[in-house]
Amino acid sequence: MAVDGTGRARPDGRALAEIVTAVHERTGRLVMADVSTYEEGVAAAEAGADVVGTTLAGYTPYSRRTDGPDLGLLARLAADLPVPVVAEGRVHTVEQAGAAIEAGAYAVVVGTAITHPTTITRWFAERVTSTAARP
Ligand SMILES: CC(=O)N[C@H](C=O)[C@@H](O)[C@H](O)[C@H](O)COP(=O)(O)O
Repeated sequence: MAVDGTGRARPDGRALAEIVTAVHERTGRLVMADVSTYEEGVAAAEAGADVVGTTLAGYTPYSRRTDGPDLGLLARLAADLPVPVVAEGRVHTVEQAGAAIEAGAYAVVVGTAITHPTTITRWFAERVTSTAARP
């Protein structure tokens, strides 16, 4: 089960460790903590998350938003955490997916690039239009 693993306050005020324990006890499922920074990843692993995902990198006001996946963040987390790290968020090309694995990702989640035809169409249209406009 994927949960928000950022340091932001939860609506119910509970700590991440409480959520992780509750999911484990009630469902026996693994918990993936979606984080946005290195510090959140470390804290999520300490809180008992079974997997850490870079899902929210660039989606919190205080995290860096890279063009594609944040490979620097991914590499640091993969090197330091005792749990698998999943690359998720803005993986739009096969090259980015490969780079994520090279950076140490246990697995790669691809969303928009395989599920959202209108966005994919816009990527193609923008590239074609901007290239055609070059002198
Ligand atoms: C930030 C957030 O809420 N991301 C969500 C995660 O559950 C999804 O909307 C994304 O599609 C998913 O993470 C995959 O990312 P991308 O669609 O960029 O490949």
